[in-house]
Amino acid sequence: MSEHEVDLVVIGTGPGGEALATGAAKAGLRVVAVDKHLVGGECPYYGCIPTKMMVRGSDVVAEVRRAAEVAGEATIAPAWSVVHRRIDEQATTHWDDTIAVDRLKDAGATVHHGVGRLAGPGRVEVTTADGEVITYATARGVVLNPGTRPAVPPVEGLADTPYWTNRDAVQVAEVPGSLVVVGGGPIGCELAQVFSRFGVRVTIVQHGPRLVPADEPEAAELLEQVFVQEGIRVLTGVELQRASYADGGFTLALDSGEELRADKVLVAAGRTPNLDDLGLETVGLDPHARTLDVDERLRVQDGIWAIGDVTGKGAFTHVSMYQSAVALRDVLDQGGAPARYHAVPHATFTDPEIGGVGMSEQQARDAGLTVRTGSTKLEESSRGFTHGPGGHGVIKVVEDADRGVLVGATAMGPAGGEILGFLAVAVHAEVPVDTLRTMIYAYPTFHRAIESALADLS
Ligand SMILES: Cc1cc2nc3c(=O)[nH]c(=O)nc-3n(C[C@H](O)[C@H](O)[C@H](O)COP(=O)(O)OP(=O)(O)OC[C@H]3O[C@@H](n4cnc5c(N)ncnc54)[C@H](O)[C@@H]3O)c2cc1C
Ligand SMILES: NC(=O)c1ccc[n+]([C@@H]2O[C@H](COP(=O)([O-])OP(=O)(O)OC[C@H]3O[C@@H](n4cnc5c(N)ncnc54)[C@H](O)[C@@H]3O)[C@@H](O)[C@H]2O)c1
Repeated sequence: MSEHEVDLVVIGTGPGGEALATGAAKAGLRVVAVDKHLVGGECPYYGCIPTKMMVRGSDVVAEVRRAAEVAGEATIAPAWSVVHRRIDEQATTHWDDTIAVDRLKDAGATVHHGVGRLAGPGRVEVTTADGEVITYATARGVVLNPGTRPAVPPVEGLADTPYWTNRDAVQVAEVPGSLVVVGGGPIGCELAQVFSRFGVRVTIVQHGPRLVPADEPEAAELLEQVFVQEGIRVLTGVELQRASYADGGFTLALDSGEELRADKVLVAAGRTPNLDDLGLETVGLDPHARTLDVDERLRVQDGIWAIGDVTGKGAFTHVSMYQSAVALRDVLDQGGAPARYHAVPHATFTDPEIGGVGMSEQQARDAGLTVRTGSTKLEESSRGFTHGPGGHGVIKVVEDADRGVLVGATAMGPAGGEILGFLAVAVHAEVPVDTLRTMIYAYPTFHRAIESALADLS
């Protein structure tokens, strides 16, 4: 047991924690960064990056299959080994964080692989991978960036089966014959489509009434149509009641009475915050909370900042990074703009992609705004029409009619996440709808459909 004085300890190095520790160390603070697994967190090793390599592969497969309708015969023999190799070698360097650790050390930080826990105000106890316990007393404080882990629904028998989570799904070397995906959120939908396009018989079991419930219903409806056309079985409004595993296969009993059988089951039913083993009780905070309340500078209390998924402001890498920059300025007493969340964007990388920013129509109504909405189908635009197969999509805008500004928008279609950029600026900068209407929209682009959605506002 040893004790040291430093300026700052960062517990958990997700994308935001890694960036903050790097910035603080470069600014001259004595920084300790602790991660119980890999420096960089979920995004580079098990989340955004490997899954987007999977999506890239599955999009190529789909485009080749569309070739006959627009350019001539082409064939592809989808090979998962190619995707697996890219993830293994290029994305994750065999799930090894040496490069990230060295980068952080080069910036001047001390890096531990181990578990960090608060041990009273300003104090952190680190239990390193080899069992050593080191206590740090901090002059500035502690940044918490512990992220989340997959939630496992309380379904009888499920915990005793060898189900996959996203961590297993990104590491598979061979695809199974059949897969049941439990959960129709972003993880479930992205991965269901990927595996389906690589020849897996996929069934999605979603207990809510529709897929991607955080997105607009129009987007969910179109996504379900596309999935069904591609051969994915989508079961909504059903509850999984029992799960078992025997002789290399899963059996899943649904409340509808149906029994599903599959080679593999992927649980993508939400996330559990890593707040339960962080020593929160030693500083008067609730270790059973789902989120940590933060102010506009990401402070939880004097000398404690929290960033990333555990703040409940949007479980996205870009939110973690944004908060990291705001919190770092606060740690360094540099002031600057406080955090605002009125224009949080997201892109779900299904095909078609779903880009969303700000409020959904329902959220705007629940907030008591005078709401007007406008929408248009992408395939009815010139670009959607000329694009042909794969050109389906929808643009929807949500206006606060009293202020004449957009408070939310959806761009679904090919490159929906890119078209979203335009709408994110409009919502972020509160550009008057009248100004958006006087712009010239290049013909024939996908983003030109935004003009039609604005014309439809009523
Ligand atoms: C399959 C999947 C796909 C995704 N795709 C996207 C995407 O396309 N775009 C996007 O923006 N977001 C995506 N996300 C979400 C994104 O990964 C997270 O929002 C992002 O990683 C930010 O999380 P975070 O900063 O809160 O921490 P995390 O990345 O979760 O990292 C937290 C770190 O803290 C460590 N830790 C936890 N507790 C302790 C402790 N007590 N001591 C020491 N270390 C600890 C963990 O080991 C981990 O390394 C995806 C997520 C998943 C699962
Ligand atoms: N492209 C992206 O930005 C991206 C991609 C993947 C994940 N993420 C982030 O990661 C977070 C977690 O993703 P997620 O998809 O696991 O979580 P989620 O909470 O967004 O979705 C989980 C889904 O599972 C369903 N569900 C819950 N319990 C169930 C049960 N017992 N049976 C059937 N369905 C059940 C829920 O209704 C929900 O639709 C997302 O909210 C998102 O912020 C982002």
